[in-house]
Amino acid sequence: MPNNRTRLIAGNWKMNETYSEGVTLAQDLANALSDGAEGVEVVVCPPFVDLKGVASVIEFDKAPFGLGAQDVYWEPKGAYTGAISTDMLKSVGCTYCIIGHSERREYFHETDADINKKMIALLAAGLKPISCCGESLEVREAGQQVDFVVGQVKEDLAGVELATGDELVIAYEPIWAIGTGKTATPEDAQEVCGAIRACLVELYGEDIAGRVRILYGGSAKPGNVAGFLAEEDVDGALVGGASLVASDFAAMVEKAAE
Ligand SMILES: O=C(CO)COP(=O)(O)O
Repeated sequence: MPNNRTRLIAGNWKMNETYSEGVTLAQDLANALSDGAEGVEVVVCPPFVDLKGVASVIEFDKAPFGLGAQDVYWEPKGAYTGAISTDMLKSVGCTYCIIGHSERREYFHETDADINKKMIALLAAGLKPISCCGESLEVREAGQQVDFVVGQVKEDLAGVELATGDELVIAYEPIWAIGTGKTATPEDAQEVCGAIRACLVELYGEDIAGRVRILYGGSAKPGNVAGFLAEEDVDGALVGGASLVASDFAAMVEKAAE
């Protein structure tokens, strides 16, 4: 079934690239994308300290460009040492923010209740969450991936109102496929992304659910991204390792434009 969702290719740089390295990578990416990417939204999510530098060098002529952070804290300001607020992200040009990445859940003990607070704070500030979900290998081997991921999505969206659906992106990233070189098959991705969409229909109705972008993430590369994008409920990719190589990331954007 055709849909009107604009494809989105987002790069999660994770904890890579110093300020000067980040500016160089952003410049390389801008050069690599100077000829194309029409109709695809491209979002780059560098570490906090690189955000301003990246924003100062990227000018996309043909593709709408979004700058995203990799995390946020839900309180507006105050004595929260090390934390970054929504206003701070907006002040350096962010329009997107990743929340709930499995690495933050694992290494920083983030819970779905935390992610829900971040989601509410971002939406209230007019920033678009890229909200991550995904199952471990253990859950996948038990065949419980759909129930597990839909459960995460429901908790992350508890009490959240959406105006149109355009303001939310959900990234399905099976943990066992992140940075391992093991990818889910396009059918695996569709099974879970389709279930996420069905959950959104239940929560928000067809119109809003039909506008939320759902991305696949986990060892996505130029050679496999087209297979994921061909699936009905996969609207783009959240890219880790391959987003650190400008030519690879640009190649993925080009595939999404085809
Ligand atoms: O975690 C990811 C993006 O957020 C995926 O990382 P890789 O593309 O390196 O597997």
